[in-house]
Amino acid sequence: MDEPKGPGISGYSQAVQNASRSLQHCLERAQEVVPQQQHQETPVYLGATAGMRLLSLDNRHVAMEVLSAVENKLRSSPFNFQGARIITGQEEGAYGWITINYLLGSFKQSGWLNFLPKLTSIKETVGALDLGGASTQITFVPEQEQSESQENSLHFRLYGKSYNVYTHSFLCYGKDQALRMKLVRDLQNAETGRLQDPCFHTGYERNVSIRDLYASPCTANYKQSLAFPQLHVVGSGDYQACQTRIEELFNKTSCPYSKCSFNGIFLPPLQGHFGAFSAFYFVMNFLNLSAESSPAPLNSAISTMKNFCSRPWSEVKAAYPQVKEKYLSEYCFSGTYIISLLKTGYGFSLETWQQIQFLGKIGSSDAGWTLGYMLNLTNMIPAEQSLMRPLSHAGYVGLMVLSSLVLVGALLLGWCIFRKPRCLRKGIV
Ligand SMILES: O=P(O)(O)OP(=O)(O)OP(=O)(O)OC[C@H]1O[C@@H](n2cnc3c(O)ncnc32)[C@H](O)[C@@H]1O
Repeated sequence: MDEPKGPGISGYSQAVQNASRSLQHCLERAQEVVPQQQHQETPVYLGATAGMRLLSLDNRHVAMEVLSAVENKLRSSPFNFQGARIITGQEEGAYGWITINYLLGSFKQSGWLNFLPKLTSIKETVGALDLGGASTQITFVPEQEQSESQENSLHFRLYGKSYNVYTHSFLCYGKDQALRMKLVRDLQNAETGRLQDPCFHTGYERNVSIRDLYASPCTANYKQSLAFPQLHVVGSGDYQACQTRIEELFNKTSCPYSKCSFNGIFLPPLQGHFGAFSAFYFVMNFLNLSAESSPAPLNSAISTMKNFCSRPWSEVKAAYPQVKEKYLSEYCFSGTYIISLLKTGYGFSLETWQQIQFLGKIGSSDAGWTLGYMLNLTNMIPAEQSLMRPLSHAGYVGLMVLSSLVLVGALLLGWCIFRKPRCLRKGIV
């Protein structure tokens, strides 16, 4: 892994080169998948998320440099490039919600049911929980239509139905930045460069550059001058202690609204089912806690985590030789973080936890914000529901039979009128 070199411009040129290389790889893959004759007419949009929002906060100039390098690359591709931009946290939340509800068919069905109000089994939309490396989003339709906080409120009109949606994006609460914030807090009480960390397995050790740790807007406020350039992290594998440290990241002391999640952010009462994707899924799937038919109850998720965190690193490493070491070493932290975020951060209870479904794909499509972004930019979701719905097969057959009967009746009538005037006299009409 490249050693990050801090916020200096030269330090970021490596990041620009890396971004450029991964983009090249994506483009090559897209050229294989999309038939050549459709390359020119295939629109390409690029949306950058929280990693770039953070970079932009830290150094706007460098963030723009990265974007323009990416733009140049896309412009020279055979596709119809439509533009690259950094999307806001609110957009990221909204597009994730649109994606999963589009794929689950929630919009169309509720729109259609508007015309059949007597049907009681109206399918509601599903809330979206997205966990990235740098930010996390929660988006759902609350029971109360009127929101206490306008900045968390979005209005959509899709397929003829209006939706008042709550959304919030917590910058710095993606799993990678959350780990940094935890380490920096732990460091505040450290007297030496050695830190015992319950969120890593016993026997696991890692060196973290102090400069890198503070080189993020998420940790910059905690910056202090330390006598050591490196932090030597030593795992002690203890779920309970890890959870206690993680929970310090959620400030629940003040709330200017009737209800908050954490850090004074408004959160209406949780409502309905939720789909949890991206890192929520990657981590819970690894831990076997994401079974789609019956997701593990909160209590068993906690016991799984207790057991997993307490396993020695040597054993974990031997059991999963195919898993990237960076991910494997952090599953104890990440799983504990997910439970704390959902339980302490958002207030999911033993009961409401059961309403969460961890989703990697819906059908063959990835659950995530990207499809929603594309659907929006290509105007593929109409605001109004077409009143003329295509007929079902049974409706079509019925209509054909009816028109045939009308036709036969009309012919009979014509025959009576013009050829057999007696019919009329006998009152056949
Ligand atoms: O910028 P933000 O909005 O935060 O989102 P992201 O681009 O980092 O979000 P992704 O959905 O790409 O990835 C989410 C995180 O999950 C990590 N990740 C990807 N695959 C994983 C796996 O198999 N196991 C564990 N973590 C994984 C990845 O490194 C990120 O930190």
